[in-house]
Amino acid sequence: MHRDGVLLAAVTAARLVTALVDAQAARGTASLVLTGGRTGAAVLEQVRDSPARDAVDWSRVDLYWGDERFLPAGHPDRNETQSRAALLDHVPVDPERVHAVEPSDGRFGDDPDAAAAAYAEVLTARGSVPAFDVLLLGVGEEGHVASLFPESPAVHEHDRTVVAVRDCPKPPPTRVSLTLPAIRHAREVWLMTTGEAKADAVAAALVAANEVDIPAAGATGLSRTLWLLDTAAANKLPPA
Ligand SMILES: O=C1O[C@H](COP(=O)(O)O)[C@@H](O)[C@H](O)[C@H]1O
Repeated sequence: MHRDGVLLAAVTAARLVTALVDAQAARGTASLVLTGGRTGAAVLEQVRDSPARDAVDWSRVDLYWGDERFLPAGHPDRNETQSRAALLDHVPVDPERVHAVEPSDGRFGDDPDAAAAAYAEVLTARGSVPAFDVLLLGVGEEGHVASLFPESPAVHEHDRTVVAVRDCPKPPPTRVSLTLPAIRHAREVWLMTTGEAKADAVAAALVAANEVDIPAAGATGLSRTLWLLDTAAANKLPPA
């Protein structure tokens, strides 16, 4: 647990650089699933501003998003737009390895189900859903991760890896999201959040809740599930 959000973002950025370097040393390439939200953007900005970022061969990183707000290309609220501004426009990524969700004015027009199905095909382009090296997630005040909101149809999805999500309680109402089964393909899942408003959700996810009530409770990695918190977000956890 870290003093505040700035320190948390800096520490997470340092961990991320190390994880990507280690993955490339072990397998030649690295795969990273990005998240939207304030903490996700703050971490990417810290990577951008760190001299250590040049230890990563960005041309050999496959980039995905855990969820996307279903909006026109370049819309400032798209997670892709924010990730590009925070980091991807500043490092030499290979455009062929940047796997964004289709926008609402893209190939499938205003059809989020088609965009979700296409993204599922992107994930399985090499046979099966990749064992992502690191999958980043923010956590919402009510415990959502990616665009999986409590008690929504998407959180009950057991078969599909990507779904369209409608009527979201947080704007915009229409999104595309990886499901919990897809998230659980990652080697490492890192849940990052800050601030007192997240403390109830964090405590519920870590102590008692099921994934339908608190989707963050179901976001686990194959080899590691890492919670990265500041003291305010952690302040309702029971004593260790
Ligand atoms: O809308 C979203 O919100 C969550 C959490 O965002 P935060 O600003 O509270 O950290 C984020 O993880 C998700 O990707 C995004 O689409």
